[in-house]
Amino acid sequence: MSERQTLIEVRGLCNRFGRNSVHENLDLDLYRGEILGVVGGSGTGKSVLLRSIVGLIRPSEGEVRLFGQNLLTLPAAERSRLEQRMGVLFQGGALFSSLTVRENVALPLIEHAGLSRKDAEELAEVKLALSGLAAHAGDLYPASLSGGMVKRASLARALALDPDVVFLDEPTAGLDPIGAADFDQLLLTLRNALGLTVFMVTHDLDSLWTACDRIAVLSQKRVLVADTPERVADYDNPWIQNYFNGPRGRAAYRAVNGS
Ligand SMILES: Nc1ncnc2c1ncn2[C@@H]1O[C@H](COP(=O)(O)OP(=O)(O)OP(=O)(O)O)[C@@H](O)[C@H]1O
Repeated sequence: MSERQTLIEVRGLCNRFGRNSVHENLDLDLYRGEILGVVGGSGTGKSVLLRSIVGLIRPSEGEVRLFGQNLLTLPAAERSRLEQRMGVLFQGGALFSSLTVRENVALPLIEHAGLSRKDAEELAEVKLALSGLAAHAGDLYPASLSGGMVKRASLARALALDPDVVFLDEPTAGLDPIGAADFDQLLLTLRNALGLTVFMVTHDLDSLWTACDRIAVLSQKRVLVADTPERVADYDNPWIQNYFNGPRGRAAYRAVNGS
């Protein structure tokens, strides 16, 4: 791990909404090729952290450097180039309901890569297959997809522009255990085959043990610890001990690692 390359550096991040201080002096690194799980109690600011990193929230203080650059200080054209190196899967998918799945995935290719509609839709088919969707799914509208299909279609859209890093906000929430396990395997395949880097907000203990190289725990407005799953599970903190070594945490550990 000594050769690891930092893709994203978060330093001294503060996010405040009125009197509500969500992050104070938060530091975090994301390394190339890793799957990082971000966990924490409800309302600890996991989604706000994700949104700060991808530039959707301007931090009250501190800095986020993506590939060595601060998105918020770049001229528009450079900012857009940098944004294209990131794909985002939002909670709920955020697909356009009036477009088919294929059109949803093709849209960034037309808008940002300048492809013709025909080429974009052909490439969209490749991304849909990569995300594990059956060929006919491209013709469907989001309203007729199952929860698992929505996640896969959203992942296909996040992968449309061949990003270096994808941000996933609770990708397995609402999936049945088999669907969630399939999604974890898909992430591992994409990381291993394409060298994708993954930042994943999750509450899913199985995903944490199966897919994540490191886990960052948000608590007390900062990253309390960011380390391998085993080291985090051993960390001396009541919330962490309750989360990882409570009945659900132990069951998830045993399911993945054996007892
Ligand atoms: N745009 C906003 N304006 C004001 N407050 C906000 C805004 N976005 C988030 N917050 C507040 O920031 C805090 C953290 O929210 P966030 O959604 O990041 O939590 P979370 O850790 O992702 O929670 P959960 O696990 O429940 O999804 C909450 O108190 C929320 O109300």
